[in-house]
Amino acid sequence: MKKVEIAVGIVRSHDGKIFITQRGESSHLAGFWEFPGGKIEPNETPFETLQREIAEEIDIHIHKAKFLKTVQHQYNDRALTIHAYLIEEWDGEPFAAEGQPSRWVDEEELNADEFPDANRTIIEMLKNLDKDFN
Ligand SMILES: Nc1nc2c([nH]c(=O)n2[C@H]2C[C@H](O)[C@@H](COP(=O)(O)OP(=O)(O)OP(=O)(O)O)O2)c(=O)[nH]1
Ligand SMILES: [Mg+2]
Repeated sequence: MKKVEIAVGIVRSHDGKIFITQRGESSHLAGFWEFPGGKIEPNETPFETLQREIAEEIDIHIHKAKFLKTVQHQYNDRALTIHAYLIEEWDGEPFAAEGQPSRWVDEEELNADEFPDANRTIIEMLKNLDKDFN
């Protein structure tokens, strides 16, 4: 079984909107929405991957990121590990630098059905984070 390990960033604005991108037509899990990010390369820490992928995919520079959670998910053809970070301070304006569809979505309106199965517990955790403060 192929093992894939990735780091992803949940870019959240001060008014509670999250920047998401859509997976390309010919990729694994095509058409699903995702948190920008990608595969950890040899000799990279997950945080280094996060910085690199977020710069490549949405063209922002991370100031501060909070580690949220690591989740494991078994797909048909691969065992996936996701390291998820919350990014609330950055330089630049996020945009889909690789031409993929993207949008800002209200956190309360994040719909787990639009995301790959592996994202379900990350989305739950995000929604619960805010309950602690409200
Ligand atoms: N970036 C990202 N990937 C996710 C999320 N949820 C999820 O299951 N994935 C999966 C889809 C892919 O199998 C893998 C991401 O790796 P990737 O985007 O670099 O991989 P890929 O297979 O599209 O690219 P490649 O091997 O063809 O180069 O993780 C998510 O929220 N963000
Ligand atoms: Mg990617």
